Amino acid sequence: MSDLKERSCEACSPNAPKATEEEKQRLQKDVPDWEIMDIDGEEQLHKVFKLKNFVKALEFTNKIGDLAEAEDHHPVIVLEYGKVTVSWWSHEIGGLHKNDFILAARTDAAFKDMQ
Ligand SMILES: C[C@H](O)[C@H](O)[C@H]1CNC2=NC(N)=NC(=O)C2=N1
Repeated sequence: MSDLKERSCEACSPNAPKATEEEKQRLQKDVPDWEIMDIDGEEQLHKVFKLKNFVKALEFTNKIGDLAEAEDHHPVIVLEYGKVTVSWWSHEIGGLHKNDFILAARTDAAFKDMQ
């Protein structure tokens, strides 16, 4: 399995290409726990993370915030007691770009670092 989280993100501009069906199938193999959901006609990568308590969930949320800011690519993060729900997609193109799979892989790595 390739190490998706090590690959660099491309800037997501309105002209950036959406991931093709073939690309999505291939990239999702590296982030198999992420579900592709259609929200109002736009595909998003979606995953729920369970943590020990609110403080741990907040710590994880901040780690995701740091990696989002570093890439200028931002997810929706829902923080609850012991639970963080993350959705990655590319607003500019209204769907999934390769970046979103890369950021999903980095989110998984940040979670693993906390275990
Ligand atoms: C100007 C700035 O780079 C853009 O608006 C960025 C900010 N963060 C973003 N985050 C995500 N997920 N998708 C975008 O299209 C996006 N665009």
